[in-house]
Amino acid sequence: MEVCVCSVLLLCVCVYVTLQLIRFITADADFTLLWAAAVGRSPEVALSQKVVWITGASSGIGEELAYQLAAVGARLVLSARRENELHRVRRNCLERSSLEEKDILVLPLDLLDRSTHGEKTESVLQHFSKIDVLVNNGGRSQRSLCVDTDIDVYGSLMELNYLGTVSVTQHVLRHMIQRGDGIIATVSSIVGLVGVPLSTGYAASKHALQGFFNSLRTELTDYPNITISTICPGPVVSQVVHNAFTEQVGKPVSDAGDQSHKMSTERCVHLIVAGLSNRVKELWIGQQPFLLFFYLWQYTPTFAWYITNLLGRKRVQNFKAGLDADTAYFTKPKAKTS
Ligand SMILES: NC(=O)c1ccc[n+]([C@@H]2O[C@H](COP(=O)([O-])OP(=O)(O)OC[C@H]3O[C@@H](n4cnc5c(N)ncnc54)[C@H](O)[C@@H]3O)[C@@H](O)[C@H]2O)c1
Repeated sequence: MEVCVCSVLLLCVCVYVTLQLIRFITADADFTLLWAAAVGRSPEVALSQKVVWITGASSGIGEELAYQLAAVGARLVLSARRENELHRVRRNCLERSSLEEKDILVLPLDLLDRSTHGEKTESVLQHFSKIDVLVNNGGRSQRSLCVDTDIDVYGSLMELNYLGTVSVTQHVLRHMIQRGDGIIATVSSIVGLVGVPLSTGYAASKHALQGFFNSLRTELTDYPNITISTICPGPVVSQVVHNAFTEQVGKPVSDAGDQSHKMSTERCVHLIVAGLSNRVKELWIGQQPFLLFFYLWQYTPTFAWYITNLLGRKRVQNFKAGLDADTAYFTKPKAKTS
């Protein structure tokens, strides 16, 4: 009888471990975020009628964020540099939601032009009287080897990804402190937490954001209703590689490569919206093996270095050979077209 009970217990443990393993292997976000998405507050309840300001709303993650937030009834401020693209996104939002024209403000903004960020914040407050959520999403990546990269590229990455974001955050934070409420969510990256080759300046700018917002979060403990959230996606389909910095400021990426192996923009944004709705403080988002990477870097850094060096070497070799560095881990490398 005792042997029988032990066998059943052992079987239960094995089934449980196997299920958890399958769950982990198929997961595309950290468990807190998956939990929030599965059983947390629904976006319709948490975000309907909230005023959400999105920077970098003209393409990729920011554009999709506008669509999914409009669909749940959030009122929007759409910012990026290209006004015509923002109007296109606005039209699509109106078509896909029950929002009215007055519910979506198009607000052209250059993250590099810090002297305008105060008056832009005032424009939002004049239109909506409040800002519930700021999503710092605008930014650019990098594809170049450190030794070949002009120092100005490093400066530009910090000016845009780090200082531009800090500047908008400061203006909005003053308003949120007055209200005692709000969410400041920033799209960092997996490279805000780990290192990868060909992106030394980009990773540095995202690490800077992580340090800034982790410190700001602890500075705001007297304001428990202000949430600082950092969003760390792995590779996601967007224009990010196409728009990346190269060795020189102004030199475009010659071939953005194949995006098809990356996480869909819709899925990534679905998880971001779940995180915003439940005020999750740090979001890890990525298909495997990238999700595994987050855990390895967090819990077993020595092993993580070993794996990163193996993959990194391959990535650098492919880049130097003129092959598509990004898809090389997963598919047969494609030769650059030009
Ligand atoms: N796509 C990915 O694989 C991925 C992974 C991790 C993090 N991210 C981050 O996600 C964010 C969004 O990027 P994406 O992937 O949607 O790329 P994207 O290139 O499609 O979008 C970037 C957005 O930022 C805007 N932008 C660029 N420079 C700007 C400036 N000077 N002023 C105002 N806006 C500016 C662009 O106009 C665009 O709207 C970025 O911060 C990026 O670093 C992307």
